[in-house]
Amino acid sequence: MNVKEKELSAKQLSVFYGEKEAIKGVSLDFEAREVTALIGPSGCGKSTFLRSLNRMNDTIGGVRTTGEIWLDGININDTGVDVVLLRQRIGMVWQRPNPFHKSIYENIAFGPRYHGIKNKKVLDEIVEDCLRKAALWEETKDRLHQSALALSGGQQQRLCIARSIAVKPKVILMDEPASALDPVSTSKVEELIAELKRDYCIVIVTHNMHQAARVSDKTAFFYMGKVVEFDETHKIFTNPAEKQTDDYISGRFG
Ligand SMILES: Nc1ncnc2c1ncn2[C@@H]1O[C@H](COP(=O)(O)OP(=O)(O)OP(=O)(O)O)[C@@H](O)[C@H]1O
Repeated sequence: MNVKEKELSAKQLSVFYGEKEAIKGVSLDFEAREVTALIGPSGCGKSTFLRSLNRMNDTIGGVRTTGEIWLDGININDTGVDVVLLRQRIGMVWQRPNPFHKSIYENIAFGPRYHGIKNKKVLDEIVEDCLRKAALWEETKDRLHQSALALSGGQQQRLCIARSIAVKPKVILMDEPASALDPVSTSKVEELIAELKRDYCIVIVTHNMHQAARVSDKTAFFYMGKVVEFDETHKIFTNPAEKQTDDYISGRFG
């Protein structure tokens, strides 16, 4: 049996940009080996919430966060938490592919090397393993030392996903990872998400409700900085409990 366990927990999380409260006391649990989609109209706080899960909001001036986020028995919002190690445990894939201006090989090897792996044979194995998991090995095995920037946008995004798993995270956060891609690349990224959820807890922001319905197990509907409804994805899309959710998924606003 696939035993589910809570991987990451946000408790009463609020995020302020100056005086503006963009996230208002949100509590959500994310389980291992599941994909959770965050949906909602533009400006409702999905990306702000996602970025708070590995403290990427720390990099934005004037942001204040209250509440707790628990991973492995640690509240990651505590002072003294090493954010570099935290982002090894909770990786991030952005909307636009952002490979390093380095070779395909170096894009993957950089993180493990930074975290102490120096042995070339081990690094070679990690590079191959991650590229295989990202379904990119066949396309890149003969050009590993060429620039990652020569790859197509879809390949670059799969490389960024491969890069995120190279440091063995527990959680992968994805902010609209396919919205800049063509339909074929989008479906490859969606297939990849389905593969990766065997090993990781994945949280994905998407504007595309068909995508949320296809890739996620659970869905949280955000509206004006709060979670209106959080449930199994098929329930949210077929029989939501809240009228606001129903109005949004049926296109009556947003
Ligand atoms: N850097 C920032 N400084 C000030 N306000 C911000 C900043 N980033 C976001 N906001 C505000 O916080 C609120 C939530 O924005 P956020 O980008 O998280 O929403 P979203 O649901 O992800 O939107 P979208 O779907 O359009 O990407 C919005 O009112 C936005 O204007």
